[in-house]
Amino acid sequence: MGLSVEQENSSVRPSVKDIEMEGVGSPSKKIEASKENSSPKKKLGKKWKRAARGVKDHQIPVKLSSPLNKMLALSQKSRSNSKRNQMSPNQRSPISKDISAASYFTLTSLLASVTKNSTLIDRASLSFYHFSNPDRNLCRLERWRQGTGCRRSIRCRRRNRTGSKKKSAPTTPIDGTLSSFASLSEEERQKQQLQSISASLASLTRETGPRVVKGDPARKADTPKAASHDVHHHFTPSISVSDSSLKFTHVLYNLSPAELYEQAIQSERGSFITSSGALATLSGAKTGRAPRDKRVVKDATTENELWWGKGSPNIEMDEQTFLVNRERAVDYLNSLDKVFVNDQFLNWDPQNRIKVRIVSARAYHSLFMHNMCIRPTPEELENFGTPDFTIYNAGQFPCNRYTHYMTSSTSIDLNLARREMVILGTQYAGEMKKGLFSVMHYLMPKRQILSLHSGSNMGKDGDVALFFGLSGTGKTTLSTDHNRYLIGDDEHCWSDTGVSNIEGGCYAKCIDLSREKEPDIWNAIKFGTVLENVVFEEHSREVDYSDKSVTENTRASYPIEYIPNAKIPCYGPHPKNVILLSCDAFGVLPPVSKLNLAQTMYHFISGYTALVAGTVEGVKEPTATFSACFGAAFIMLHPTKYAAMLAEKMQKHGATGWLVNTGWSGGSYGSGNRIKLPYTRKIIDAIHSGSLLKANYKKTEVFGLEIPTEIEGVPSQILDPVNTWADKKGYKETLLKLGGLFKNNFETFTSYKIGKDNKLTEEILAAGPNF
Ligand SMILES: Nc1ncnc2c1ncn2[C@@H]1O[C@H](COP(=O)(O)OP(=O)(O)O)[C@@H](O)[C@H]1O
Ligand SMILES: C=C(OP(=O)(O)O)C(=O)O
Repeated sequence: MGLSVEQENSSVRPSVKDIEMEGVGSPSKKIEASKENSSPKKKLGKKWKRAARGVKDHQIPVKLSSPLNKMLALSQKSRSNSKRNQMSPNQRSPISKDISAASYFTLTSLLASVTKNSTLIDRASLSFYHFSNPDRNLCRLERWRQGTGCRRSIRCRRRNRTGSKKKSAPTTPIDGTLSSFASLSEEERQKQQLQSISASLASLTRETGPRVVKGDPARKADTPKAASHDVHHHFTPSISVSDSSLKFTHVLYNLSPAELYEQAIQSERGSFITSSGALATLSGAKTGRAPRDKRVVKDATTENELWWGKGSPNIEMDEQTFLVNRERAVDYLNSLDKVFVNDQFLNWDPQNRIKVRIVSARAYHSLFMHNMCIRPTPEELENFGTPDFTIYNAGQFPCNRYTHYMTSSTSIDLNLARREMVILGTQYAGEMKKGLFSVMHYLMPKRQILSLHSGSNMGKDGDVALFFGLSGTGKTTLSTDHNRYLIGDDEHCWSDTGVSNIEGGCYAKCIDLSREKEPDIWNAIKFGTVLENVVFEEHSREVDYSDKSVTENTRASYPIEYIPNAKIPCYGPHPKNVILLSCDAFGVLPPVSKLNLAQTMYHFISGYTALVAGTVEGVKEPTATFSACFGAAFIMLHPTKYAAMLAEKMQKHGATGWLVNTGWSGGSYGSGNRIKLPYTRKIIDAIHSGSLLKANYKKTEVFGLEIPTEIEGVPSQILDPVNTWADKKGYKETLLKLGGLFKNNFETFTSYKIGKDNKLTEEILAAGPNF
């Protein structure tokens, strides 16, 4: 029937020979296609496909104890002691001397190599922005040499970050305790902020950070001016001739969406403003996550704490290899003439907020994270201090596939001890969002908080619902409900005080998006929204949401307040309903079933769904998948640990479990049809209103699921899937096949104990298919 079945993120390691040549910048079919389409002079009415050319307790209780941080702490202490004694405040250099000794490539030498051998650069798969356009960079270099700079006549006021007048997006309330930053002078605060960024970008081998300076290099003319083009003066450089003296790392710190738009449009090919004001951009060769390229450092602690082995998403790497990749990413970022730094928060629960720093090379990535993480107020930013976790996104630059543990040119590396993540060889922005989610799946359970791969919304009476589900099952679509308050669409925490969103934005799928079917998402696609990999009409810039020619996984990332009835701050009370969304490509699961606690656990641990095409690289059609906790790709501990917490919380707060099939009906994928969204919405409405709890139920064969006989607005015959299949024999065979797959999959979990005694385990085992 054309359905394949696999365990998501099986620990089977891809062998080198399985891996296609997928270096960033290596010519792909898409790229070739885009070249053809990049000409504006195309057939009238034809769309302009722009495809890439060349392709969140308190803060973390434990302080970083890496040698680097110890070293930095010591150097900061001795620096402040000695300097305070020797220098007046205005004598102090904004950049400390001992962090200025880094030696990096200079822009000059890189540009020289570009001009000498552009094919070499192509093969090395360097950033298309910086290196595939040498003329532009040479122009800039020439202006730099001539001292004419690149000042633009912008009639806009410079942003005053300390000014109280500046309006900011809503954010988590400050809990009242300000860090020591609050007592610092503006100058010292700025200095420490730069030192913190420099420390983040420190090279491990040289143990120093680069010279960082805030602002866009293109707007500065800080080099000596030549008197005129035709008068030749001799100029002796006064700066010491070392790489670090020739090279500043220009930091574009927490830019606004408007500034990021300008950066993207000026510097990133494939960036355009669409008719609704969104920023359309391209993620390059990778248009979905690459779970097989994700690595987690296995050390003495994580070896015992994390889930390793069959079914686990955690593919190991050692500390040394992580450092190799980190160095590669940091060196790449420091070689650029500007990097973007976002300091933001995760988790709307003020007691459990995590400070994250994202260092990236693209305005697209910076705007994406601006939207997806919680945006600090100017005051919170002033007092941000040291991040709890840092992402180095050097996605334009590949990893070295000859490095141990690397099986492709893409690597997403997580080091929990260092609290760092490195991204090489993929520009798909979802990696950052979901990478941080993995971190929360590690940190939160340590505080007895359950991290959830779920959407969440709240009714007018304060009833909260959770929507668990893998990618494409409907978390975003169904949690975004005009009649309810949106808490969040994808990542949440369930603590002793209730549910909080981890993120500050939503990441909606756009394929076949329509104003009629999904008005709130449609209207959220406006100025500030990042639209990934969409196709639009050349002149009008109207997006064609039905066009899959770049990818099925077209996406919109927007701040949560773009949804009119968003619940801000994004937290709510304990959930009343826990809805497990499964997109059943076999077409045999009922559109809705009421679950008892053991059944809820059984289906939660199983995490059955069909992975729909797009989000994960290589999935071209719905593929039946078992993904524990409806998010095996992101969990870090054994699934039964999360399941035990869910059972305990559901019991304590009296939540009801539901299984909703948003997949196929009337046959499997290929013969049946996807259940109509309006019907699913009616089912969800009945769950929220409580009317479904009072309905009449009957039990299905094999899975033993309780299914309602009637729901207002839904044709009764579709409620029992057997009615929708013309081929009854085929239905029974498919039902048994799926039942068998569930049994097989659950075998790995049979020896695990859930709950204080083993009782729940036995009940859970009995809650599966019976035949
Ligand atoms: N019956 C249905 N229920 C939910 N979503 C559906 C249904 N039929 C089609 N869809 C489509 O499936 C996709 C679900 O994607 P999304 O809500 O982003 O999933 P998730 O947030 O879980 O990744 C949307 O494009 C939605 O329009
Ligand atoms: C971004 C992702 O999440 P979702 O598809 O659930 O939005 C993803 O899984 O890569």
